[in-house]
Amino acid sequence: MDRASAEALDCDDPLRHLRDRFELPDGVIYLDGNSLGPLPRGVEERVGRLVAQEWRDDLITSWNTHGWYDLPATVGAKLEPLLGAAPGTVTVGDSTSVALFKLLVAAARSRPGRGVVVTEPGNFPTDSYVVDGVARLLGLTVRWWSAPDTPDIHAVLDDDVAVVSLCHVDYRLGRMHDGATVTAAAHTAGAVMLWDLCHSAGAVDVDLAGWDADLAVGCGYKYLNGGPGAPAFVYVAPRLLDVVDQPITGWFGHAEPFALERSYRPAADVRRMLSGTTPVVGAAVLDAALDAFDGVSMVEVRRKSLAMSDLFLSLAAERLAAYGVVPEVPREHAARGSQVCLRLPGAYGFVQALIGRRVIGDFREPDLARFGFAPLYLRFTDVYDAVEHMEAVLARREHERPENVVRAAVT
Ligand SMILES: Cc1ncc(COP(=O)(O)O)c(C=O)c1O
Ligand SMILES: Nc1c(O)cccc1C(=O)C[C@H](N)C(=O)O
Repeated sequence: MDRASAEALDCDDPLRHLRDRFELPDGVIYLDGNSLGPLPRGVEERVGRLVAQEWRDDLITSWNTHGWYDLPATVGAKLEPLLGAAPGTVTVGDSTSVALFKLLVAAARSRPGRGVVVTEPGNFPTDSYVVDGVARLLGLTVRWWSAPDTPDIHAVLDDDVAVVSLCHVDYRLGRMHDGATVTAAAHTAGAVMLWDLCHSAGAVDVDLAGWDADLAVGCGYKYLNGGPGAPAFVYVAPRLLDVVDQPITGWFGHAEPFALERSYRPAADVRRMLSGTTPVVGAAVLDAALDAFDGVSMVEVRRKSLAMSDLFLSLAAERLAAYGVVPEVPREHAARGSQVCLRLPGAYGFVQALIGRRVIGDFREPDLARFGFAPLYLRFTDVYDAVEHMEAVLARREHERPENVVRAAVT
């Protein structure tokens, strides 16, 4: 594979025009959009308008006149097609961790008499921490299921399982669950299925309605490009919208917040998942950012994502394997998300040396260099050039230089 072949793939890429929807710094190859997406065009103008007109000039009237009150629904409606979700099933607010807490409690409450939550040890840690916290709060037991060790989830399901809570794509290994099969297994056992879509939303053609999923959460700031600390999204299946019973019963989830009633009455729709005041700045940024997905087919996005990780894997085999680099991701498309980790000694220094060359990925403990492939703005030539830099770093042992092995607080 030479660079001309990567150029040919770019020429044939039906999504190549989407790169212009982003403000990418010159000379940077950004392979970390699976952690923090880059700045979409239009966001800066939207923030300027929000601050200078809506907040400064129009003050509190903006809740009505500039749609602040409706932002969770406005943003939810933009997310629904990306998630294969029916209209009126998605809202935004809170962080993913808090949203996860609310959904886990709601799920457990809907299965009284059942005492087990099934989850995975390979979760992003916050998912495991929140499951542990909810289990402690409600007196549940956590049953750990490791898909690599026990591929068939039926082995850990029985009629004591209230909730199955899983990350659709593993944040390190890039392994992806089959959403429909796992959801069906949970349902056969009578359990609620809760998906964390942080590493899927915006990169994988998620199909929540087709899977028959019950509940889902996900980050706004990864492949959705909603900016640092963007609000999380929450999905509730249509059949659960008027029964889901979440624990943080704040006024924004009330049927009529401005009736200011003494007692809580949940909204009849997905708004009941809200708790406190919408984080308007973050939600407005996410709203503007999602315009980058306007008219974009998630099937095309998924096709390009897999083509990019295929290209990366074949270049890594050709040019990096000799240095002891082992890619960590399933080779089968159906089990692969939109990222690839490389396992190698000195992975931290490797990532730092690459950042020094303006190729940005991230390091994940204990020995993984992680690279995300975001189809909206990455080119096949970026993948090719990134591997060329990787080979140069290894050949020159840049990853072992003292300046590259000093750990920063955020990796
Ligand atoms: C799978 C997963 N869940 C949750 C989070 C983060 O949650 P929060 O938005 O609460 O920081 C991340 C990454 O930060 C993640 O990878
Ligand atoms: N949420 C993050 C943050 O606030 C700072 C730095 C990184 C992150 C991340 O998103 C980590 C990410 N969930 C991961 O998959 O590793």
